[in-house]
Amino acid sequence: MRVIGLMSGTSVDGIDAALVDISGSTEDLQATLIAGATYPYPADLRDRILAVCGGAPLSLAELAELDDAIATQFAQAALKIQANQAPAVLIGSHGQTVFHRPPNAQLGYSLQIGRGEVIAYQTKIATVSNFRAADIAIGGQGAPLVPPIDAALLRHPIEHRCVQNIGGIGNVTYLPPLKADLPIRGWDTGAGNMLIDLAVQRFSEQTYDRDGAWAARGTPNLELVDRWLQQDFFQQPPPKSTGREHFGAAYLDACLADASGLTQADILATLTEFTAASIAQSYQRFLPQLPDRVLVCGGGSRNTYLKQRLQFLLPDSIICTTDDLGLNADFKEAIAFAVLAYWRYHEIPGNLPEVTGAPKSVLLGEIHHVV
Ligand SMILES: Nc1ncnc2c1ncn2[C@@H]1O[C@H](COP(=O)(O)OP(=O)(O)OP(=O)(O)O)[C@@H](O)[C@H]1O
Ligand SMILES: CC(=O)N[C@H]1[C@@H]2OC[C@@H](O2)[C@@H](O)[C@@H]1O[C@H](C)C(=O)O
Repeated sequence: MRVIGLMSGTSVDGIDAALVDISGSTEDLQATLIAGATYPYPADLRDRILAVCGGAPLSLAELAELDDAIATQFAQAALKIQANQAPAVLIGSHGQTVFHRPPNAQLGYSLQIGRGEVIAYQTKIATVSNFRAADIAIGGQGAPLVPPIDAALLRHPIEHRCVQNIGGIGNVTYLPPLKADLPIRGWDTGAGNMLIDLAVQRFSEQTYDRDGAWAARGTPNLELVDRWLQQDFFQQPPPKSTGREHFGAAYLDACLADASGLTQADILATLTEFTAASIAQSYQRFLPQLPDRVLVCGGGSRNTYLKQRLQFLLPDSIICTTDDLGLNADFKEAIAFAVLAYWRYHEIPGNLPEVTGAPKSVLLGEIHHVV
């Protein structure tokens, strides 16, 4: 079955679209990427999204307008990725997260906008959207949702593996060997590229630290990294999830205040070390054993310096990318939302309770048929 997966993550850099050929169900799942492309948001739309994510007030009328501006961009991305291809029968659209509050004393709340009804109408393709809501309604985190897809596609007979996404936020899937009697685990590890990107934007006209070259010229301040890692989020055992609400501009301000007196290169090296150490330390704390192999994906998989620091902190693990195993590191999340839509269509539950903390597996997403 041909399915289009659409995803825009916490970096808000644009829409990843993946046209995927999917068969099987869970353990025998096959997902082959036919085409993948990223369609950047128009600059003014990106600015509006980032303002909302940063807590700027928005009237309901403005929210409605933003919702449909995003839905239109997503619909166009779907139409472009399947131009000159055999048509897809289904779209799985994650939408754009603009607010994420993990459950605490109350239920969580997570808002992804770019409504699926509009995408279905504009593309004439049935669309599944709003994937996080059902898990959250029964008490789960609603995130991360990708671990069951990682499990279906990347589990190994004898290796302990971690699949580490490094997007704006980092998140891990731990995959015990197939025959081991151990649960799959997964959680958000903290900031991925988010603080590095924000700092680069403060210091320059650039938007990110390409290949980590700027950070590589500095020296990390390990005392600061250790101090930041004492914070509650890193102590808290999984299930856990986070977002720009926690690791956004105000968080960077606090880091910069701590780091006053350091050079810009040293600050970037320290923020990069913080990301690498938050990942490594969470494995040491929360996994039954350290992974034999870490499969990195997301934009951070292109940051050579970050990967070197991760290798330094996890000397006994092989650090590589999902590309090395034939699963595209840039489009893995978009592929995952194509699979989640396919599972919803075939009425296969999508969440892993041991990851999200939900009390049971449920169908994820709402199907919007073509009318
Ligand atoms: N060559 C590169 N060198 C360093 N960093 C890079 C490179 N290419 C991409 N990145 C980083 O990857 C980020 C985008 O990553 P990605 O698209 O995986 O994030 P996202 O999907 O929006 O986030 P999330 O997974 O949290 O939802 C960029 O903002 C940048 O920081
Ligand atoms: C609320 C939200 O959009 N969360 C994202 C974010 O980006 C990375 C991390 O935080 C992860 O938990 C999640 O996305 C991926 C796709 C997931 O659900 O697995």
